[in-house]
Amino acid sequence: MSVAADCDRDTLLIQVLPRGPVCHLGTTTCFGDDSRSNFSAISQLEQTIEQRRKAGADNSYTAKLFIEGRDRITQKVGEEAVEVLIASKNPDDRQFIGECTDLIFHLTVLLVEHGLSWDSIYSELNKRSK
Ligand SMILES: N=c1c2ncn([C@@H]3O[C@H](COP(=O)(O)OP(=O)(O)OP(=O)(O)O)[C@@H](O)[C@H]3O)c2ncn1[C@@H]1O[C@H](COP(=O)(O)O)[C@@H](O)[C@H]1O
Repeated sequence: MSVAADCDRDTLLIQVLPRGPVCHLGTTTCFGDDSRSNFSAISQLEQTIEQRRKAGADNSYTAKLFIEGRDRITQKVGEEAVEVLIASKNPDDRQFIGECTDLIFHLTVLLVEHGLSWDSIYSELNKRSK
């Protein structure tokens, strides 16, 4: 997502959003901590959603959404957005977080349906960053 040179220009710092494991041992870091970063959780979800789209598995909610088509996915994003709005009116953080997560899941399905990914969103956010 960014490349920067150090003061004497002999080292590059390259910051990226990994798609899956980055260590040759299959872990998400080379430093012993196998917990996923927040970004890689979304990246992992995106990959699973893409796999479900291709597989068209019968028992997958995601695959069913793709079969039902873009209008249905768009409708679900709208419904989930309204559920976020309603949950935001209540003091229950767990409910609110659950509805936000549902919205992000369906939004990710819609991005994939458009042939896009969160990379486009990250780029746009970076462009807007002040
Ligand atoms: N993160 C999610 C996720 N978040 C929410 N949902 C589903 O989104 C739906 C939310 O819709 P509603 O609240 O409107 O409830 P509903 O009545 O079941 O929905 P409708 O009948 O109205 O469509 C529920 O069925 C949830 O299970 C999700 N379904 C799947 N995932 C992930 O997607 C990946 C693929 O999952 P499968 O498609 O199940 O294989 C896996 O990594 C899952 O963890």
